[in-house]
Amino acid sequence: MLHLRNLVQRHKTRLAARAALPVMSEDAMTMSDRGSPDWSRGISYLFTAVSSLSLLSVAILAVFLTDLVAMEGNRILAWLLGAAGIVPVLGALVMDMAHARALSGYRENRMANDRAARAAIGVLAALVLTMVHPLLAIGLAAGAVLGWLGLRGLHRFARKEPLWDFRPSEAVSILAGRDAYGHHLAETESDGYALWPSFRQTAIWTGVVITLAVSSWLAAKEIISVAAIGGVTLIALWSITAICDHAAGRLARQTRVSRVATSVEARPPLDDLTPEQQAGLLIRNLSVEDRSGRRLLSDIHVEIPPGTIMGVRGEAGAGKSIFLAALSDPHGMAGLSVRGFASLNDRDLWARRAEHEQVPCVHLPETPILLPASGAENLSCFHDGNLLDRGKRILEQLVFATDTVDEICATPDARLLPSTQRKSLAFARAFLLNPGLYLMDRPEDSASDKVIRALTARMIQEKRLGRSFIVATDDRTILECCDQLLVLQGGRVIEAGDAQEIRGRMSSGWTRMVAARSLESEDNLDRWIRSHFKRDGDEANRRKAALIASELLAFSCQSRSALEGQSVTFEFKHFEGHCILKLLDDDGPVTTAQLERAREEVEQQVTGSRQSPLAMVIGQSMSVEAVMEGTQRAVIAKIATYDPRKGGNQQGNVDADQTL
Ligand SMILES: Nc1ncnc2c1ncn2[C@@H]1O[C@H](COP(=O)(O)OP(=O)(O)OP(=O)(O)O)[C@@H](O)[C@H]1O
Repeated sequence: MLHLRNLVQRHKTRLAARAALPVMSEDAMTMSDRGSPDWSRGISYLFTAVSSLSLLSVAILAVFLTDLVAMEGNRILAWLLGAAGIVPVLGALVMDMAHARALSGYRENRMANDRAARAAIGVLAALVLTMVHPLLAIGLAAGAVLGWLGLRGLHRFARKEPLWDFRPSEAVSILAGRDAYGHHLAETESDGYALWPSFRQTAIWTGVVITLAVSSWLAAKEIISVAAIGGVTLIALWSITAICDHAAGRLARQTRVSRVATSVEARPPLDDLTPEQQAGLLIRNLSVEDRSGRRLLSDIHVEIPPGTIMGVRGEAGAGKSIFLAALSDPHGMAGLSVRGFASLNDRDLWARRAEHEQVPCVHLPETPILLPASGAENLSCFHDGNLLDRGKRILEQLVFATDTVDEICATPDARLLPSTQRKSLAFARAFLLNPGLYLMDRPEDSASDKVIRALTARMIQEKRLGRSFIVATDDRTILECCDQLLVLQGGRVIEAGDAQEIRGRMSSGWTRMVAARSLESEDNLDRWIRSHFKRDGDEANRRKAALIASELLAFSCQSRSALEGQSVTFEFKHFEGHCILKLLDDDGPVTTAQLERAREEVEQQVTGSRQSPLAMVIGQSMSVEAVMEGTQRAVIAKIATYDPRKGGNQQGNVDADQTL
């Protein structure tokens, strides 16, 4: 036993040793996500089999006790056999303890394997009883089926008993921050049905009663010995319990498993990748959908060379956090379907294998990931020695004081540290893990200006070593060190490219949206236009600009040269009393004849008749200009707007302003 435990311990130590940084094994790091390793199953079965058979041997003892003591009156044997019976009971206890110690830290899987092995032995016991007499296993089978049916019925028709019922008076306490325990209960998912203990009890005792009745009847008919009644009943009791508990455990596990991603579909690119694409970060067609089919991310494409800092921007709900989470842990996105491909240095970011020696990316969500352990353990991922020293040095670069580093490391529960120290600890750990890609979600939240400045300095240092960053941020200091920017809206990329260029355009008041040259982009375009009119009373401005944008898109898409895969660009800027909306696509110039025809359409407008998109744009705008900008066709619409703060008949003013 000791040998076996040592063996298991050695294996765990080996996993931990392999995790020694910078060689950090992802297999070791994600073990808790995926349960215990496969080799533990055999060990579990072995321990459980010995423990179960020890307990079942008590049933044989019961036969001897009844036969030799109760029926033949051999009183001295009562004490001897009773004492001997303690041995298997203690044996089972020792086995269970050894099992728990050998697989400590893998409780969930150990218990599941234990329940499965006991249920299998229960079924085996039923077969043995059937071989003695076919009727003997009826009670056992009836109890097991009854338990299973009860469980299925509850699963289908009953609601799991909540740990906390939503009652107004208690909700007030919880939401006012005066009932932390109530809050914990309200957040904790219940794992049981209120009626299951009673159903389980009914199933077990029905099985026992049937077994008693059948075995007594068989004894009366002298098919089995009277002494066997007790033993058979004990076996039935144990077996039904084991089978019911296994079924309940399986159902509970299924519910837990459903809390991971609904599906993750990796779609490696079919085309050959260029050496540049292989060397850097490549994201292709990354899409995320929720259960209702709503797209939270749509076909995200990103290609960045090593040593790039890419900022991600977008308004609340644009999909920035989902984007980072989908890159780092698509399997952990509860209830969502993830599709696409992401590779870094030609290595699939989503694949996790034991032979992968180093984590390819580290995700730093808004709230730092901290375990209920000391600051030092959280910093060095439970390693000590050199690694902890390195971690402390990195941390010192971020917090600038050895005292603070010592304070952070010495704290017994890192989750209780002040928020800025928690954030610094998470940054330092990320740098210690030394990945090729850092995914940071709002690093500025809860981080002091000093920490942010130190963080950006470190990011620039890491960048020179070829590490890349994707940072969802609104912080100026961080944005200034970005090489590229990605702007998201409604889960789609509306702009991507050189950060300096985008920053320059944004600071001059221009915004840009790039979308597929297809009418499917209409919703996104509408959302983008609407995001520019957020003041109260801006509704008419919003509606008009959205209508013109939609007609410009239709104009671009109706061209015969509009090909699948092409993109279209919109640019927007507010001015005093008007705004400019510009369409850019890859078509040839708009001809004078085209413009004239559209103008005639506007002049001869018949109420109710449908005008062409260009005529609609002209009809709704103050003026329309069509030019070539380099190789691109540009259609520029000047749209009259009103200032909602000035009051008056704004809609009327806007309409009156319109000229051809
Ligand atoms: N697990 C989920 N299941 C279903 N929808 C989700 C889930 N997580 C996020 N969403 C939805 O996805 C959209 C994008 O959310 P996300 O958190 O990525 O936005 P964000 O751009 O990071 O916003 P913020 O800046 O406010 O954090 C939101 O509409 C959100 O409600």
